Amino acid sequence: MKREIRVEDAVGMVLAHDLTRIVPGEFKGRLFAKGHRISEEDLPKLLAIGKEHIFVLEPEAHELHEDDAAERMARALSHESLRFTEPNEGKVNAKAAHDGLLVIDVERLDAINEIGDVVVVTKPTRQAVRAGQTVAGLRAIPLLVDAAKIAAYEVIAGGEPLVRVLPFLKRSVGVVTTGSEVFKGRITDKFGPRIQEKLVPFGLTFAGQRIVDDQMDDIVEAIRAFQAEKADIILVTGGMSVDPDDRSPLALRTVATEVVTYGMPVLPGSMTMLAYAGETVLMGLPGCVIYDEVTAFDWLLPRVAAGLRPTRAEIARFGCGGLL
Ligand SMILES: Nc1nc2c(c(=O)[nH]1)N[C@H]1C(S)=C(S)[C@@H](COP(=O)(O)OP(=O)(O)OC[C@H]3O[C@@H](n4cnc5c(N)ncnc54)[C@H](O)[C@@H]3O)O[C@H]1N2
Ligand code: MOO
Repeated sequence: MKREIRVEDAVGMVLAHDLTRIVPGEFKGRLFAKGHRISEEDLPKLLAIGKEHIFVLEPEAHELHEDDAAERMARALSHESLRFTEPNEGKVNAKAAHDGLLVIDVERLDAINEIGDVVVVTKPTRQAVRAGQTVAGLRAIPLLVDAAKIAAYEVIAGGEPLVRVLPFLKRSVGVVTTGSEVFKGRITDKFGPRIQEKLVPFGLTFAGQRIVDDQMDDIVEAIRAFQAEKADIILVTGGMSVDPDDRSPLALRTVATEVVTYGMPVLPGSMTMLAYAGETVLMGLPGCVIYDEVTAFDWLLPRVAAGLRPTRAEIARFGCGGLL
C-alpha cells in the first residue's frame, strides 16, 4: 500500500518510487531508487532536494521487503561450504568457501523455481568450483514478496543441503600404461604427463606410473600392485578399443568387483570404462585423453576426487551435453 508521510517519520520505510536530484550544471540523476529503505542519514539529503513528504510502500502483514525475503532465502540454504553476500536489491550471492565439487539437488531446485516470485540460479551441478567463486544467486523478484512464498521456499530448502561444495579428498592416483609401442620404447609416453597435469586442480596426488606390454597378466599385476600400495584411484591407459592388442577392458574386469560401465555417452571418450574394486576406483582411458582437451575423463575425475561414486544412471544422463 502506498502512503504519504512526513520525511521525519520515514526512517525504516521503503520508497515507493525513484527520487531524482538535480544540481544545475553538475548532476541530474537518481538519488534513491524505488524500494530503498530510508535511514537516519538519508533525511538531510531528502530535505535538501525539497522533500518534506514522500510516498512510502507499507508492506501488508503478509508481505516482506525484497531484502528481508532474500535474507531468509539465504538462511534456508546456509551450509558450511557456502558464504553469502549481504542482500542488495533483493539479491544474495552464494560463494564457495573452498575448492571442491558443486553438488545441487536439482529436483528440489526445480521445485523452488516453480513457486514463483523467488528464484535460485546455480552453476551446473557436479562441476568443480574454486574458493570464492559465485556458485548460486538467490533473488526475490517483486519489491514486496508474499510471505507464503518464502514459507513454501523454506519447506523445500530445509533438511538435506540443496546446494553445497564437497571438498576434494586428496586421493592418490596410480597410472598403468599399456601399449607395446610405449613399453618397447618405440614412442615416448604422453599419458603420464597428461594425467599428472589433470590431477592438480582436484587436489589429487600422483602415486606413480607402471608401463606394461599388451599382456593381460602384466596389466592385472600392475593394477594389483597399485591396490597393494593403497592407491585410491587406478587408471589404465590405452588398449581400450577393439583391436586384438586391446587387453585393458578384460584386465579391468578381472580385478573389478563392479563394472559400472564400459562405453559412456560422451564424445570424445566414449570408450572410457568405470569400475570399482571394493572402494578403489578403476578407470580405463582411451587414447583420445592424450589428444582431446576435454573428454569423459574430465567429467569423472572431479566427481571421484570429491569421493562420489558415479552410478550407471548418472553416467547415462551425460548424453545431453556430452557432445564435447
Ligand atoms: N572399430 C573401432 N575402432 C575404434 C573405436 C571403436 O569404437 N571401434 N574407438 C576409437 C576411439 S573412440 C578411440 S579413443 C581410439 C583409442 O582407443 P585405445 O584406447 O585402444 O587407444 P590405443 O589404440 O591404445 O592408442 C591410440 C593411439 O594413441 C597412442 N598412444 C596410446 N598410449 C600412448 C601413450 N601412453 N603415449 C603416447 N601415445 C600413446 C597409440 O600409439 C595410438 O597411436 O580407438 C578408436 N578406434
Ligand atoms: O573413446 Mo574415443 O575415446 O570417443 O575418442
